[in-house]
Amino acid sequence: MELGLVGLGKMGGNMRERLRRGGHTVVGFDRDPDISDVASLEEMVEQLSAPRVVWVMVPAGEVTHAVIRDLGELLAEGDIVIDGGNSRWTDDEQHAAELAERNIGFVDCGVSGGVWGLENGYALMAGGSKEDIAVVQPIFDTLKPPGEFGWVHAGSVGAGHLSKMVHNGIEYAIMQAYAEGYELLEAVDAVDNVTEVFRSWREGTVIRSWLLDLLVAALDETPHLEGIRGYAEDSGEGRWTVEAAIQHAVPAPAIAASLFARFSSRQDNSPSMKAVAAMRNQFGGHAMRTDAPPTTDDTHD
Ligand SMILES: NC(=O)C1=CN([C@@H]2O[C@H](COP(=O)(O)OP(=O)(O)OC[C@H]3O[C@@H](n4cnc5c(N)ncnc54)[C@H](O)[C@@H]3O)[C@@H](O)[C@H]2O)C=CC1
Ligand SMILES: O=C(CO)[C@H](O)[C@H](O)COP(=O)(O)O
Repeated sequence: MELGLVGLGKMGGNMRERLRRGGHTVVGFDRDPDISDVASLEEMVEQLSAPRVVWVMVPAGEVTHAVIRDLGELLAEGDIVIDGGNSRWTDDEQHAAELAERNIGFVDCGVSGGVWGLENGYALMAGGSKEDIAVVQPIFDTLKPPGEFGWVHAGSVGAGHLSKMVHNGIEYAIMQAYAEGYELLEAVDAVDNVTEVFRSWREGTVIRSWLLDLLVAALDETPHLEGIRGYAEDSGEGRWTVEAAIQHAVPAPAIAASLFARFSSRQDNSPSMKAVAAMRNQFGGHAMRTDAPPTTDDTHD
């Protein structure tokens, strides 16, 4: 089928390629003219025949709001917009309502698989009406992994992004556990080769997983993670997971701790630990270190 695809970065670019390999006609638009098929969103819409389906794969938040708003003005009754970015699930209702004013359908679709999706397929978690999902099903069938699993119609609008949000919260916690295990094995310094221990876990163990495979791949490239700064960004999903857990009084200590560990990673000299050191000094006369923290190069290389 025909598809308009907005956003041709790390995800959208590979999705365009996978869809074309699967026999679909994709008209891609990106604000970067070097990777775009067309010069404007208007031109992309003009090249599609009705009923048009447009997949949005741009950064979540303001950029996604703006693209969906613009599409609402360019598309017409019977067309469908799919938001495949990591949008906050609570934004979906508003996007669906804006488009519904012009009888344009909306599907939210959490996507997992990263840059590997081109070859392995993308796991898809969709929210929307049965009717809209049926129209876009051929696109899902090509993007999804070849096996039995890897795609779900999770529920009505919002359910896809809610599922992806929780997926990413779990992703944070799993990564944090592997990372702590890595640091501990390195610190104890009793195994000959930490990478080989992790590699051995890839088969047969209770903790084998794709994230473990990826950590081994990273350790193969840099056995002691040399040159990588111990600094981790986050792009929202972990925070929203913790906020939802608080809102629903669901205990989520592992996910919350893994989110806060990322915040800690961004501090060279922790203000809270300065306060702890100062209080220990006040009550117990315990010595405080007043030397400047090591430079970034000393710490991380
Ligand atoms: N990288 C990943 O592993 C995954 C990313 N996502 C989500 O997919 C979306 C895209 O992510 P990436 O491809 O990694 O980001 P990216 O930064 O590589 O690509 C985003 C693309 O959108 C384009 N763009 C930005 N504003 C635009 C506009 N107004 N009109 C047209 N194009 C515009 C940029 O030029 C860029 O090419 C995000 O919502 C992200 O959270 C979802 C699953 C996995
Ligand atoms: O959705 C993803 C993987 O499943 C993206 O890679 C996302 O960017 C990961 O989240 P964060 O940037 O917060 O680490």
